[in-house]
Amino acid sequence: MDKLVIKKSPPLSGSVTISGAKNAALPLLIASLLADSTCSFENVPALRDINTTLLLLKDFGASVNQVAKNHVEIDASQLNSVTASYDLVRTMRASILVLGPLLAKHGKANVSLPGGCAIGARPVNLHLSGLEKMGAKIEVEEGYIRAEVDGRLRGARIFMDMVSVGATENLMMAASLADGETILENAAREPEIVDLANCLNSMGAKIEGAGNDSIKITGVKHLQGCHYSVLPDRIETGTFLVAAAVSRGSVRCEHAAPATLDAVLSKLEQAGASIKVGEDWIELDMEGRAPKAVKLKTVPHPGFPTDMQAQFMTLNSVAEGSGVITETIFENRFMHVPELQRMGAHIELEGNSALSKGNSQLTGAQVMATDLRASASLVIAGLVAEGETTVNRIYHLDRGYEAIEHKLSGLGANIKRVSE
Ligand SMILES: CC(=O)N[C@H]1[C@@H](OP(=O)(O)OP(=O)(O)OC[C@H]2O[C@@H](n3ccc(=O)[nH]c3=O)[C@H](O)[C@@H]2O)O[C@H](CO)[C@@H](O)[C@@H]1O
Ligand SMILES: C=C(OP(=O)(O)O)C(=O)O
Repeated sequence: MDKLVIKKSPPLSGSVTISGAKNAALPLLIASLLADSTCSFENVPALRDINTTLLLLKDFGASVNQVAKNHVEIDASQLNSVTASYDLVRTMRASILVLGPLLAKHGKANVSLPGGCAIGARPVNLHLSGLEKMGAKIEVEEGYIRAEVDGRLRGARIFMDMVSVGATENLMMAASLADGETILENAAREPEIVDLANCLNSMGAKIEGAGNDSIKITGVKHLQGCHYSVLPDRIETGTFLVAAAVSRGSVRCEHAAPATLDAVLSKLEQAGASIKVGEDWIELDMEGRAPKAVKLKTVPHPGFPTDMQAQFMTLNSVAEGSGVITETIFENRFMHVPELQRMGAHIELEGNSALSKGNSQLTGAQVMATDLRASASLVIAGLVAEGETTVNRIYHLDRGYEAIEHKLSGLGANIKRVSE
């Protein structure tokens, strides 16, 4: 398995091009299941999760044409299977998003239950109860969700008692081809939801209010193909900005979407960064200063994203002063803390809060992470740790960061991939 070897590096400097967002691209590719003709997507990041999604679509019988590295065409108008097998689903939780589209278009779906994962239990009850409210009959047997509907799904008023990105996306896609009107209450407001709604509307859907907590979807009988460019990745952007801040450097992110990063940019300013933004770029400059520790709490958008929590844990570890990070979205998302402690970070865990004493001098070590953003936090730590850090099992990083070692090398980092 590949690993990344990182040596203490100079302050990051230069510019980096941001890829399309993993969390936008996954539901967009899956939305092609709803269309009667070819969907063409550009700015699709070259990631392991994207490959898994394309395999899943091919497994259903869709035809997939990789036009260029970041451009893919999908024709899912004719399928020969509606079963998403455990082998594919187990490596990517977003696979659950095929449930709504398959049920809405083909009246039937069998999707393996995604199972537990490193950051928490991640149940799918909201996806299932929402679809049941729309008329689906759902049973869970032998590890599979078996769902079917007599005729078409029916529009419904659905209140979700937790804010869920995935459930909002699944139900929005299902409702697009349902009979009548669906109202999703307490919907997630993430930019990726808005991107999905824009794409579905370009396919002929009637969705209003995406980006607010109440979304109205008027079902239509057919959706056609589309030509759509994926939103830039706000989490990848934030990761490079934090890496720059931790290294006391100066970095410009190109092809970014600054409006999706308000909460992250605000925390970086509190950490002492000087930030400038344009329409599609962000510049961060530490002017040689060490970052200051921040206090933050993860909450649904537009608040501070849980997917940036681990990276800020590294920032707080090396920053001046003490800081506190509270995780409220996932019950087990501090897996990076013991690894950072092994590198010399002074962090204490108290329930769902992590208190950092700051000013830690990190030293290189062999580390390993069991989730994507945890791995990113260790890569950032490796940039400023004395000596050499080896981040093992980078399978997770490859799920969510396109060519991370090349992008970081371009900013002056001393990092290389070693294949075994
Ligand atoms: C592919 C993708 O877009 N992944 C993102 C998505 O994951 P995902 O869509 O899986 O996350 P959710 O927003 O659904 O999860 C939020 C919380 O709701 C809970 N929950 C969710 C569904 C459900 O049926 N029941 C339930 O209790 C979860 O366990 C979690 O505690 O949003 C998360 C929260 O911003 C991000 O960290 C992930 O990067
Ligand atoms: C948790 C994440 O992704 P996923 O929902 O795909 O596991 C993430 O992107 O940080």
